[in-house]
Amino acid sequence: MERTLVLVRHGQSEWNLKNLFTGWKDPDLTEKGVSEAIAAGNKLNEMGMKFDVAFTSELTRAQRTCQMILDGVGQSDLTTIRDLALNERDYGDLAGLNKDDARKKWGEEQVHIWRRSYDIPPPGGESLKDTAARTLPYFITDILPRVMAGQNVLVAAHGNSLRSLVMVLDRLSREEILNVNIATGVPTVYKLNVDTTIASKEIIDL
Ligand SMILES: O=C(O)[C@H](O)COP(=O)(O)O
Repeated sequence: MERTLVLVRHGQSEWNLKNLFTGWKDPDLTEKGVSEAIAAGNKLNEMGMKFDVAFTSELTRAQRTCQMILDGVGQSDLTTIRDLALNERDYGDLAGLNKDDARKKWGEEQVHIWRRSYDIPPPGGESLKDTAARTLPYFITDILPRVMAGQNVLVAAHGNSLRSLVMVLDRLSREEILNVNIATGVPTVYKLNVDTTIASKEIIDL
């Protein structure tokens, strides 16, 4: 039995382009972001991928990416479940600030810690640990059982909500997760073993 889980971060958003912290803010995709989502769908289609269900967040950029991928694989009407649990990490007071301006104000290292550390939250926002506290229970109760039952599952979400899942799927330490960045619009295809360990992981070259 194949247990296939495809994770994809939304395509480039308007605020990714402007280099702004986004979090729970809701900018749309740029043209490039749309192209990335279409390319991801086309590539998955070439691979013969068909999904049984799709999950996405409550944010437009992930929802549109999800829909464009489903369009690409010829499954525009597939059941798609939206949940806040998959939203991006809440960037708190940093939301809307330019990332380079933040580095000038607080220093490169502090900003990197806020962006990539496991348990240090940005001011007023969520750490990766806080993010995992909502993504993981949802993953375990709603997403993983479908994968383990042999369904092909698509999850279109966000850089940090996906990092929190990748940390657990890849059994990464809190030091190892510091260096994990998830590119926009690039699907990762996991095949899981019966004990939920990874049989294979492929980051799809677009
Ligand atoms: O919310 C954001 O700003 C981005 O989607 C992810 O940002 P990061 O790479 O700074 O964590």
